[in-house]
Amino acid sequence: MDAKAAGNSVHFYATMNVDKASVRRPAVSLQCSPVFRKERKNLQLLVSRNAGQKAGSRIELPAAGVSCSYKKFPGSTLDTESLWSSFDNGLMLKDKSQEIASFLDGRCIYLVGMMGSGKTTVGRILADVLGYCFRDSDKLVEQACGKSVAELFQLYGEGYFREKESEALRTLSLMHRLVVSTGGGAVVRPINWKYMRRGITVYIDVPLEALAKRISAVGTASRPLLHHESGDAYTKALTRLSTLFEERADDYANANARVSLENMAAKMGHRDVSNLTPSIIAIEALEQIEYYLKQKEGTNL
Ligand SMILES: Nc1ncnc2c1ncn2[C@@H]1O[C@H](COP(=O)(O)OP(=O)(O)O)[C@@H](O)[C@H]1O
Ligand SMILES: O=C(O)C1=C[C@@H](OP(=O)(O)O)[C@@H](O)[C@H](O)C1
Repeated sequence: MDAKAAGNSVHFYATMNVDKASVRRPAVSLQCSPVFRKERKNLQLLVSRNAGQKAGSRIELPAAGVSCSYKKFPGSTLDTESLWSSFDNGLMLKDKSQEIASFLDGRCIYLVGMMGSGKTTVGRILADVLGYCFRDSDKLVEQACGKSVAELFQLYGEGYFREKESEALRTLSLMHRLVVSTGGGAVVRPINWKYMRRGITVYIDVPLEALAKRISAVGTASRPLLHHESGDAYTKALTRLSTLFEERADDYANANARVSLENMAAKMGHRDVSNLTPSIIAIEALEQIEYYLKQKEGTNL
């Protein structure tokens, strides 16, 4: 059996021996959610099945031994179960976003959390499934000033950047239907909360060790606050992140909803958070937003 992604679907084809001739015919097609559609370019399916399939016999896909190489996650070979999980995740994202969309009523979602916590990565997925636009407050500052965040810190200092960050958040707070990835330090200024409170704030809570691992893998050039310590990249990042987190922990706790990767990993029986994909985290974010809307606002979802 082989498979081909096309349009909104993945089509599976069965090759059978009929009267000694090899016949390839469509077996089954699966509709894909928008999230999966977007990612399907990266999916290569290699489907192996025992030879000798009789013409007309029913094909049971889960038993077909589907193996996938998913280029977005280098080196990972997903088994059949994971293939279905990625379908499931796409469907769950779509379902959950549809459930809460009308109750959000166009309100913006502000993602807060430490540097590298996945605000941008998860934010893009959320915007996609909710039919919202995605905005990154750092990018807005960079566009307004014509300089990178690192240059702004270097040329004018952190205070100047924080002013510009507040201006960007004020501008964003006047808009609707946005998922906003905020800079990790946006939470320290009370005025920013005034702006973000016009929408729903979600804290992505990632263990510092995982953050240091991610950040040391991509480098600290674009994150000036992590650029000064001595030592190897991981230890430098972890030391600085720990200090910053101590200063900010209470501010992050102000968010309306919290997505704790540690709690998620524990619930799913994972030893650490490294198996939690951005899609799974986005689903949890939608769950937590729903919980907030139900509990805190008394919405009857
Ligand atoms: N769930 C995840 N698992 C592993 N790596 C992730 C995950 N989410 C994000 N990353 C990676 O971590 C880095 C920082 O993510 P990013 O979304 O830019 O964070 P932020 O916007 O909060 O600074 C990126 O290299 C990204 O690919
Ligand atoms: O934590 C912080 O103070 C900062 C986080 C950065 O954004 P990300 O959280 O997107 O990396 C950026 O705003 C700036 O480097 C300062």
